[in-house]
Amino acid sequence: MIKIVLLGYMGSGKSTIAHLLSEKTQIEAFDLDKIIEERAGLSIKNIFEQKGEVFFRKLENQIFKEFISSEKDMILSLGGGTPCYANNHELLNGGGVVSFYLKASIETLYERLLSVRDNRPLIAEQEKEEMKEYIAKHLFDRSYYYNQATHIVSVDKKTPEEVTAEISRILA
Ligand SMILES: Nc1ncnc2c1ncn2[C@@H]1O[C@H](COP(=O)(O)OP(=O)(O)O)[C@@H](O)[C@H]1O
Ligand SMILES: O=C(O)C1=C[C@@H](OP(=O)(O)O)[C@@H](O)[C@H](O)C1
Ligand SMILES: [Mg+2]
Repeated sequence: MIKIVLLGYMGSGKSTIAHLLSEKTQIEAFDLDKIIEERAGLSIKNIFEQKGEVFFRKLENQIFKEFISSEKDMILSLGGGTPCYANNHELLNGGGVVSFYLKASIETLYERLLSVRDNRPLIAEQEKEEMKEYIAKHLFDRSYYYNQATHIVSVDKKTPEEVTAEISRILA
């Protein structure tokens, strides 16, 4: 049984790479945020707005534990905050779990997130001028958890296909 877990900051490419890696390996991919949206019957944005972040983190922890402990092979892309709450980070290595931290620089994250932050409530309302500083501090706070991944893959200046190929090589 193998669980390939992708983690990293918002915009690092977890959801994109999970899909490409699934095509390449024929292992089914699941996106934790999508499962949360299906279970709640609400978008991530509406969960945060209507139920609050604590509700989201509890559901995220519950579904993460359910998927990581199932007997099924899978690629699982996490949300950016998943490893940083409850005891989720303790489940990133061993027992068939191999995790990859998709490590992106503040500059890369800032450029990407400017165009795709609408369904990302933690940054959707940030003033553009303050966003880089927010990402820098937030990433600093979270790095302790991200660095506990089994492997660290730098994604700066690489296409999604290049990142996918690098992960495939490590898995082989
Ligand atoms: N290696 C890459 N190079 C350029 N753009 C990328 C790369 N990986 C992802 N993206 C883009 O960055 C944005 C965020 O990707 P996404 O997979 O949703 O990240 P995450 O799930 O980590 O938040 C999307 O617009 C996606 O197309
Ligand atoms: O970093 C975070 O705390 C979050 C990241 C999001 O996922 P992506 O990293 O896929 O954007 C999503 O889970 C939610 O908006 C909270
Ligand atoms: Mg995602």
